[in-house]
Amino acid sequence: MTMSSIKIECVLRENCHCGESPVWEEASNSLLFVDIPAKKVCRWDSLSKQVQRVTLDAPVSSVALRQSGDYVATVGTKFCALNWEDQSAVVLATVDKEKKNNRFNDGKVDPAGRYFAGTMAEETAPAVLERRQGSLYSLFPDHHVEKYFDQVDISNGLDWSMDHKIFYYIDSLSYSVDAFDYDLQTGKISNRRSVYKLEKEEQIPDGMCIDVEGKLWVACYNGGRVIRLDPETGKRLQTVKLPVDKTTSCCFGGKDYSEMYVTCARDGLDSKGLLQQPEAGGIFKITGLGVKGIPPYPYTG
Ligand SMILES: O=C(O)[C@H](O)[C@@H](O)[C@H](O)[C@H](O)CO
Ligand SMILES: [Zn+2]
Repeated sequence: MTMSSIKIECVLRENCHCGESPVWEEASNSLLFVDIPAKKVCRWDSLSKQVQRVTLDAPVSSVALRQSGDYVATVGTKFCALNWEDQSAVVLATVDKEKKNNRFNDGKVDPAGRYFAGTMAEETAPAVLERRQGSLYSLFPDHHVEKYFDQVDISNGLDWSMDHKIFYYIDSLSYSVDAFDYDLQTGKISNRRSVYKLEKEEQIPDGMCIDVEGKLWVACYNGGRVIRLDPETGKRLQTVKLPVDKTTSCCFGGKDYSEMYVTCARDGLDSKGLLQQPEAGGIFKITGLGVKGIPPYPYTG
């Protein structure tokens, strides 16, 4: 008989305004993540517990590994290459040029090395924004950009099925986790459908990752939890609550990708909330889930 003994620990009190886009970098035993409004990319070394930070000149909403070394990131409305050593960002492509109030939000690399990321109007308060201003894009390895669809409210979590035939996607204000058929060869998506509708107490779906069993883990903003979903049956399999309300995203990492890392936000909490949740904006590690994740795919351009 196996006993589940889930442990949740704040491993870094970073006080992120809005922590997002956790990515495990196996080569450095580190967790990368961003603080969007602080315009920061952080790299936390899980062995030394030290953090390195790079500050950019616009909100940075996602970061990803790059096959040739270093990283790529979405900064403002630009896909950028990030040089960690000299802290510079080189623009690879710009989107939404006519939408001055837009910025990128969540992004992730597909199994073929394309960098997917969507946009949204800038928020005046968490989840308060001009609606339907966002679009979903991907940056191909040759640096050209393809647009998939527009009319997005808050482009958020994304991942691909283990067989690479399905693309999962969250537009937060739809309160739905959606699936598309995915053509890995061309990067094209089709046949959108909902695989899970959030329940009221689960609040707003935000970042997402898949585990080796093909189940989806969704961070619930304002819900203080991550939920595990079976996209085939549409059922929730598990709820893991955290001691902070504004959980934003999750990824697997650590030894054999057996640990889960969760980001969260401080922004949107009042002074009482901040007193009750002193670890808000920190990085959480969940162990004992009994399921592993998969390594992040690097951008191949
Ligand atoms: O983290 C993100 O994805 C957005 O940039 C955030 O602003 C929140 O998610 C949003 O406010 C709630 O949906
Ligand atoms: Zn998000």
